Amino acid sequence: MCTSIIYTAGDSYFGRNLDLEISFGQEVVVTPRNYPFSFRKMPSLDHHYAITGMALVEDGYPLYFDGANEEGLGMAGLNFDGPCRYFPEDPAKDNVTPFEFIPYILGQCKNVTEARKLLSNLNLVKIDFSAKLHLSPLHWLIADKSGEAIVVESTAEGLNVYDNPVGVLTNNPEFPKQLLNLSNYQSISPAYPENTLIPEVKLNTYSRGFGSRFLPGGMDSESRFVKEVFTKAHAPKGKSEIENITNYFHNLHAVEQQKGLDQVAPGQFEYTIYSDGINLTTGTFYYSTYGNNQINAVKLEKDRLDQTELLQYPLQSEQAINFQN
Ligand SMILES: C[C@H](CCC(=O)NCCS(=O)(=O)O)[C@H]1CC[C@H]2[C@@H]3CC[C@@H]4C[C@H](O)CC[C@]4(C)[C@H]3C[C@H](O)[C@]12C
Repeated sequence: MCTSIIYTAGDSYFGRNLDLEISFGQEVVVTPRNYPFSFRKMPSLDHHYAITGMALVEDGYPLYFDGANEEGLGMAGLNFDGPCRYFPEDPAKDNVTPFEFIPYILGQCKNVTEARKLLSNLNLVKIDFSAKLHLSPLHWLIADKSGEAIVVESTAEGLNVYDNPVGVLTNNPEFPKQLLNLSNYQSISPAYPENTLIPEVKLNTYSRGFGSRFLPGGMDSESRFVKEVFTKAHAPKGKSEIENITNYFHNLHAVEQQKGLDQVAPGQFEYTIYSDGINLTTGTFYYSTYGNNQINAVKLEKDRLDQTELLQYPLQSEQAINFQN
């Protein structure tokens, strides 16, 4: 399971928690403008927007899990096992494989409006990356620095593009059902509730935080969706980038999966392997890992964006403690 968000406070910050039981060997990867992106069924892109994100580099190709381009458009792929369907090649459409989808959109679009145009004739074609690396069932959050967000889901109906007014995506069920489920929690509030149960009787209060008493807290995707929507909707907006990236990570950590709580097989547990967030205006990419709570950052080096070689930054996953004595 995973959670992806866009949080706007001055600038917009975009990224995700990646929750899984195994690590793929991902790292921070900057794809500069002249790295040639070849596609299985589409003409290659020899010159494109630079992309920064978390990726697994396989045979020299960056398989992006999530990232954003230099214009401030972000995109993240999250597990969508069940409803997800990919299709055979359709000669009337733009056939892009799911593993090429992030480079295809981020390489060419400045914002959500431009992404919608490319999505209007898109077919997510079922072609594996290699005999070893098969496609995985995903859906995507796409958002830009204005704060606008959409969700893309390829199901038996075809390609669906939904407006995302809450700026949050988790996993199953389909996005419209996640939005509908929010209505069950409309009365959740940061404020103390009014006693409408039996107004003439004074009820004794024994705790703060009663407005969120019925907020879901499970590891499942519906619970994380509701909890994250509530957390982010009431998140303060700070004045500086440091204050806001701190707020951002507190938002994501509200739905972090601690080791030991989400069993996927006997003795095997899914947990939040990393959390990342990119400032969509400055391009600075921040992340922390399960084992290293410190926030690490990779700045966008504008003078290195015209090269052809990938820039790779291995994850700093050793715990960094600031000893005071
Ligand atoms: C597993 C992850 C989602 C986390 C998640 O939701 N885990 C819950 C599992 S569960 O729902 O609880 O069972 C997703 C998110 C992004 C994905 C990569 C995207 C690029 C590339 C695409 C290719 O086509 C296949 C290989 C590839 C490297 C992908 C591997 C894997 O699929 C990644 C890491």
